[in-house]
Amino acid sequence: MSTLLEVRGLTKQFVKDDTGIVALRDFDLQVEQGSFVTILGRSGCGKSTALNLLSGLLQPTSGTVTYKGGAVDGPRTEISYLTQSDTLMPWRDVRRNVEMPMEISGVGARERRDRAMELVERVGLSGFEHHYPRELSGGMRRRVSLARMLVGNPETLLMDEPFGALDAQLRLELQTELLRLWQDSGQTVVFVTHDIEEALLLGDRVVVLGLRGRRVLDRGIDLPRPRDPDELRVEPAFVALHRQMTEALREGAR
Ligand SMILES: Nc1ncnc2c1ncn2[C@@H]1O[C@H](COP(=O)(O)OP(=O)(O)OP(=O)(O)O)[C@@H](O)[C@H]1O
Repeated sequence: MSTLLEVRGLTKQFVKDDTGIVALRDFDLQVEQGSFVTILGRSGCGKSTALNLLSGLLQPTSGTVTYKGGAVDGPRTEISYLTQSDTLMPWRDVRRNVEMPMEISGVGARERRDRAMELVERVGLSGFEHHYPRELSGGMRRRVSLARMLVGNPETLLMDEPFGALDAQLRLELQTELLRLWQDSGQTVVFVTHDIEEALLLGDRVVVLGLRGRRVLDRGIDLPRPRDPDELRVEPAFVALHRQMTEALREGAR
């Protein structure tokens, strides 16, 4: 596998009321093409900042981000980013929000509609196609954003806690759906979460971040796929990994 995304010495300092806040310090990461990397860390450790930098939305104070060997100095069409904040268009209904990436890439109206409807169904929102974002719950809006991301079939997906606001059952359904869509797609995913079980269920590799993005642990997850959470929870290998991640998160807080 070849390296698709490479981050070297990434540092981001924000200035607030004349005081510098280092959100990320000297962060290194290599992401192989076609892999699913989960970044696990507690609230405030710099995960969103890292993704903002990876996506090109934010410029680093120092360090570099390269994608296929070229510098990332702004958003790129091959990289789709699902941010924590809601970026749905309030004046468009669900279907037309999901159609957006296809409109930009010039897909015809009929195909756009069919593909949008398929994705709306996959995220469990059939019957809500003509609802506007203000008529949906927070979790439903997240699912529309997810459908909009997936419909564009991006080469690389950056996802910032996409399932955090969902109830447990729905989260499980969407995690399974995401894995199903990812498997054999060749897509590369960088997925941020604070949930150990989610990180282990999804990732080929888990990177645990401590304060200011310090890399506390970076290891491959060789649990066989497909991974069934109910079976996984009682697997000795999973239990051992879970314990290691818990310890790494604790270490990262020091
Ligand atoms: N625009 C900003 N201006 C000032 N400080 C910021 C800004 N963005 C982030 N920070 C600070 O940087 C640190 C890391 O924030 P970040 O949002 O990256 O963390 P996170 O790990 O994604 O947290 P969470 O899991 O709660 O979303 C925090 O201390 C935060 O207050």
